[in-house]
Amino acid sequence: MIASVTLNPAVDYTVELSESLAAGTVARATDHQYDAGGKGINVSKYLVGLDVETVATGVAGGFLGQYLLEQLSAQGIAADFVEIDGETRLNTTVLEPTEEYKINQNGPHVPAIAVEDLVDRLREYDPDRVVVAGSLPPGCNPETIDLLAEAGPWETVVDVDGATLSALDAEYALCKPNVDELAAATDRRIDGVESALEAARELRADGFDSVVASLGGEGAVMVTPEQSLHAPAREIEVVDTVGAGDALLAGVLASRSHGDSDADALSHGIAVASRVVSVSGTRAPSLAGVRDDRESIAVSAYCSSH
Ligand SMILES: O=P(O)(O)OC[C@@]1(O)O[C@H](CO)[C@@H](O)[C@@H]1O
Repeated sequence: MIASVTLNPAVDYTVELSESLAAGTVARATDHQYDAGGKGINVSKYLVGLDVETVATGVAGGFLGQYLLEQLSAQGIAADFVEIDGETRLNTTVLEPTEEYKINQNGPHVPAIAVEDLVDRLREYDPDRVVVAGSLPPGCNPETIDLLAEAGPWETVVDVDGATLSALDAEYALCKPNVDELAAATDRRIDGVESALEAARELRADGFDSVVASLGGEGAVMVTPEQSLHAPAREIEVVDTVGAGDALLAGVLASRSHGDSDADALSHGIAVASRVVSVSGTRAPSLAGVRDDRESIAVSAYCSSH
């Protein structure tokens, strides 16, 4: 089973406008929705759709924390969150006809005692893998993630920002930076697949057994001890990109837990991400038949000197 950890969850508020925002005028929304979000929670939501046993854990508080837990329960997503005094954040996505804006709050302070409680709960689930994903709220730091990684016999996967990635000291099974996080973690300029692969190889040497990096419109790369792979993005109509990286990660992890090859895991990740970007917000789309979508994704293998 895969346990996700979201130290800084959010209610994702997605609002759609039929015209671009203009200063001094009132924008009228044509649609809106609220989703239980935060990167680890999203990974668990998508894993459920992929029939992988998972529990979403983390810390939550206040009326938004309560709403988030109710949403997860209504969607049949197993969740176990430590309650804190602070208020879980509201993150906003504004979808204009041609642009997408994202505003994320910092989140509430998380006391050390809440992290200790979380570790105890994680141990009770005895997961094979723990996925720690999303930003660090006030009160947490990279050592918090190292602590979670070293608290049990599980493999740990991380999806955190570039500076946090560079500061981690424990051993990790996999990390999933986006292109900016990969550039920040390696201090390299990334302008295409080959430079992304080079950077991912460098990051591997820093304590990450595998690196999966999302490259937006250029798809994703995966570097493992055995190989370096690239899969292109699918050509589909994108509604919004929020949750795409979480979906890529969920797809890769689900495929790996079924014993698939690295190439199949990468194309599965791309296929799941394509489904997620074709719906608004971070709700889980139908993932029925998503394994078949892999057929149209040609994965290329690169040799390390390439
Ligand atoms: O502020 P963070 O923790 O980096 O990211 C949080 C977030 O933007 O990530 C998810 C999409 O990946 C959303 O559900 C959520 O609002």
